[in-house]
Amino acid sequence: MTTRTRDVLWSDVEGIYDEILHHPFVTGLRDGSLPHPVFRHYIVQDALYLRGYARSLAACAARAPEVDATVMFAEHAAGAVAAERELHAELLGDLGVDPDDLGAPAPATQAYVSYLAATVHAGSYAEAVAAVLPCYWIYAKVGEALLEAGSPDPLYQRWIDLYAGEEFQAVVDAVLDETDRVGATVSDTELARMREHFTTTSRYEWMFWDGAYRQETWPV
Ligand SMILES: Cc1ncc(CO)c(N)n1
Repeated sequence: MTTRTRDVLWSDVEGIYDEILHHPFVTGLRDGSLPHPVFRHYIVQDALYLRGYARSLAACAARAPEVDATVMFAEHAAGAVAAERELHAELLGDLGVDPDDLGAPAPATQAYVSYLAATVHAGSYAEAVAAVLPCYWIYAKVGEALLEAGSPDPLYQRWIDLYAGEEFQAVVDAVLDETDRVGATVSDTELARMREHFTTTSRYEWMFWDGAYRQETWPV
């Protein structure tokens, strides 16, 4: 039996995923103990993140060798902007933030978005896919894990429903299929690069939650 690329990639980040599930930001979403100002910081940063993420997905679309993958990533790029506009505008309103005045990206946001942009433009298409995959896959997994228990806070439950929803899970499945397809064509060297990018952006997923939890701003 041939090993799927998704399984190779995931085996590298099981420890990181475990740290994410046990991070106080994520456990706080689940038990409702997460303070609203912390969630507000996160949603503002995520709105800023989604703009950069959309640009990286559009680059994946442009670089895909098969037109089906171009369509898929282009739709996801548009979807990321739509998510930012609709859901975030809604949640931001409830949290008392003006969506037209989000301020500047915090360190983790800037670092994550910059790494994605650098990789999708300077790496191969396979590397680009591996770099963007944790954004999809980790959110789908976290959404699923949180859905089991649910949150007592309706605001957090809305967030959980978005990422645990069937629509988002179907999007993630399509990207996992593309990952396996492209992963089956790469050399050992390129697979090693895919694994590095996948691990790095999985770390950025942890750092994004951690930065939000600490409401991190630029030290100088
Ligand atoms: C930081 C981050 N990663 C992934 C997603 C899911 O698209 C998101 N909204 N934010």
